[in-house]
Amino acid sequence: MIVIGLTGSIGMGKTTTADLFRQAGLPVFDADATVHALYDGPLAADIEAAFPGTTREDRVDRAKLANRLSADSEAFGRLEAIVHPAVRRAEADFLQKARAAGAPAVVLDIPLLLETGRDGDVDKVVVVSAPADVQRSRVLARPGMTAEKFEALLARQMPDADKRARADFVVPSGDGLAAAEAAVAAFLRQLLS
Ligand SMILES: CC(C)(COP(=O)(O)OP(=O)(O)OC[C@H]1O[C@@H](n2cnc3c(N)ncnc32)[C@H](O)[C@@H]1O)[C@@H](O)C(=O)NCCC(=O)NCCS
Ligand SMILES: Nc1ncnc2c1ncn2[C@@H]1O[C@H](COP(=O)(O)OP(=O)(O)OP(=O)(O)O)[C@@H](O)[C@H]1O
Repeated sequence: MIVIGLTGSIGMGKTTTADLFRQAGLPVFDADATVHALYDGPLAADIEAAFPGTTREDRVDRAKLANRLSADSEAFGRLEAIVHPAVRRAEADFLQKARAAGAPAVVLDIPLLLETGRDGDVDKVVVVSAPADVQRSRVLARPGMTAEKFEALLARQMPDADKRARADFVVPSGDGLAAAEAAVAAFLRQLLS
């Protein structure tokens, strides 16, 4: 089974590109969605213990947690130590099921794939990229997002140019959906032929 690692910095278009792989029939593991599901129950108590006041009714309030992180960047490390092992367990479960189902290829959509050295665990690295001004305006258009939160997240990410340099394939997301779709189709043709 070929394991494709899909990554890209915040707002670059990972989720949209992951959908294109899904439409092409590949199973996709979504690390961000896994974090959201863990915050809606399984990890809430651990997060409340580490960051008091950031949960409500047994769910993590992501806006509160993000505010806390942008005020104290050291907190990121403590949070990641709680979250990442749980995400890795969900990923291992996904891979086991996909193997058992005989999938020829799968996609792991992992924002921090390169930052955490996980590129060694995948067969191909696909990076989604758009110009920095497009990225910034996309992210700042999100409800509740501020320049401060955006900068705090960006500061923990490898620069886009370094990501592109490490990619086996780059999907552009600043030229519209049709261009991204064509890029994914070309990549899959090459990979699965
Ligand atoms: C900071 C939090 C509260 C913001 O929540 P929010 O709902 O606004 O965003 P979401 O979780 O959908 O993430 C959006 C994007 O932020 C960036 N991002 C998230 N966490 C991190 C991190 N630890 N380091 C760098 N960038 C990050 C990624 O580009 C990601 O795609 C949340 O992202 C979080 O708890 N992050 C820690 C867990 C983590 O490391 N997740 C990354 C994937 S495993
Ligand atoms: N190929 C594309 N053409 C046009 N717009 C795009 C394309 N890809 C993504 N977008 C737009 O860019 C925005 C961010 O995309 P998306 O949510 O997929 O990014 P992301 O990398 O998953 O973000 P995050 O890192 O915050 O999770 C969305 O509004 C989406 O519609």
